[in-house]
Amino acid sequence: MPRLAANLSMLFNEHDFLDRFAAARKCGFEAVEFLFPYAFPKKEIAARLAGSGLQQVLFNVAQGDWDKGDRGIGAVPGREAEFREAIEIALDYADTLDCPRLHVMAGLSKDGANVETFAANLAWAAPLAKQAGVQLMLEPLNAVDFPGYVNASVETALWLIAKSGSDNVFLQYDAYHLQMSQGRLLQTFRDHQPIIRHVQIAGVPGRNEPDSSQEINFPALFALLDELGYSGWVSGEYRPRGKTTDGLGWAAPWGIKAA
Ligand SMILES: O=C(O)[C@@H](O)C(=O)CO
Ligand SMILES: [Mg+2]
Repeated sequence: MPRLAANLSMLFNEHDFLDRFAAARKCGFEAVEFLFPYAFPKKEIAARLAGSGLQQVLFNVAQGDWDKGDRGIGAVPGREAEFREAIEIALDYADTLDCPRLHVMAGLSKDGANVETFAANLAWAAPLAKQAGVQLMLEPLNAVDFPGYVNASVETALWLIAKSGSDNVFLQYDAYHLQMSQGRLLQTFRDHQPIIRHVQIAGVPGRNEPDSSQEINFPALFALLDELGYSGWVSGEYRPRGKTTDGLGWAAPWGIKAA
């Protein structure tokens, strides 16, 4: 049975960000993730988590300036100081939010982003995160939505994990991105399960609800997670077609309901 989390950057966006925590809990979620918390005081977010009885399971290290086209800075040469500062801020938020995982984004090749720079930055960040009890996550993102993104394949993520020289860098398995870029979802999970520490789901195409109207066989994926004893979180990271609560039917078997 998957342990379901809600991505609050995408779900419950009928509400202001800080009100999404209570909305998710009301529907039965016990855990949440989001992309970036930095526009909000960490203590305010911690209060919303505690007030709702929710666990924070993942968020992202700051990615640079989205409006100027940044999609992470971990692999961008010349921005190492900014990267280190972003890691320190993220670890500070993670401490307050009691969050055990941080996704580190790479950046785009048009900005010179490259795997060697990313590996060196990860080698610096991973021991620091480990000391703080936080795992660093690498998520391959598909080239349709993120053209030029440097960490675009499982093979690249595996190379980075090895090159980081640390046992504190893991794979974030986003079924949506993997289906968009390569397919072979079940075999990929089977092959790399020991280093997969977080799963995200959405339908393909459209990145909407992970239900039976789209092309991924989620029942088979969930069955595999059970078979292999995956004990991490599975987060709904999708764009609801309409109201979030109207599209929660896919999660009903696990106690999530419209409320
Ligand atoms: O899949 C995604 O888009 C996210 O998990 C992410 O961190 C990058 O936007
Ligand atoms: Mg994702």
